[in-house]
Amino acid sequence: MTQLCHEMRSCPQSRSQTTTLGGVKTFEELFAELTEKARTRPDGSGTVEQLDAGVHAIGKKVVEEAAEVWMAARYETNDETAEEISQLLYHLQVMMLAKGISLDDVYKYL
Ligand SMILES: N=c1c2ncn([C@@H]3O[C@H](COP(=O)(O)OP(=O)(O)OP(=O)(O)O)[C@@H](O)[C@H]3O)c2ncn1[C@@H]1O[C@H](COP(=O)(O)O)[C@@H](O)[C@H]1O
Repeated sequence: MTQLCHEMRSCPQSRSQTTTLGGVKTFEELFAELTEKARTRPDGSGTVEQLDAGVHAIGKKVVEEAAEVWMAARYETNDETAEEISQLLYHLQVMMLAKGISLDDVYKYL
């Protein structure tokens, strides 16, 4: 659904609602979950820990995960590469939260 909406551009679900792909978490659902973690700050949340570490530390994780995507794409399987991409997307979302950047702030440039 997200991909389809993305291609259609006009689908409202891709901007303001969460979608479920057969039980698989979508980009929008993860962002909503992380936003809630940042608001409620539950014990044991790695996201809260990273937000507390700050933009510099989060930036290092973004670069690290990007490099892992590159290496996985070069030397590992597509499934391993997809996992690394998921981790990069997670850390990009943490950076967005740290900076107060919304999904729409990013989507307007896509
Ligand atoms: N999708 C993710 C996710 N992807 C990556 N990561 C983090 O990024 C790290 C990436 O793994 P690596 O093996 O590359 O890193 P590592 O060097 O072993 O890990 P570090 O020692 O650097 O943390 C993981 O260990 C996680 O800490 C994630 N952490 C959380 N989520 C999801 O975010 C949501 C909120 O999580 P919490 O805030 O922890 O509750 C949950 O739905 C989680 O599934």
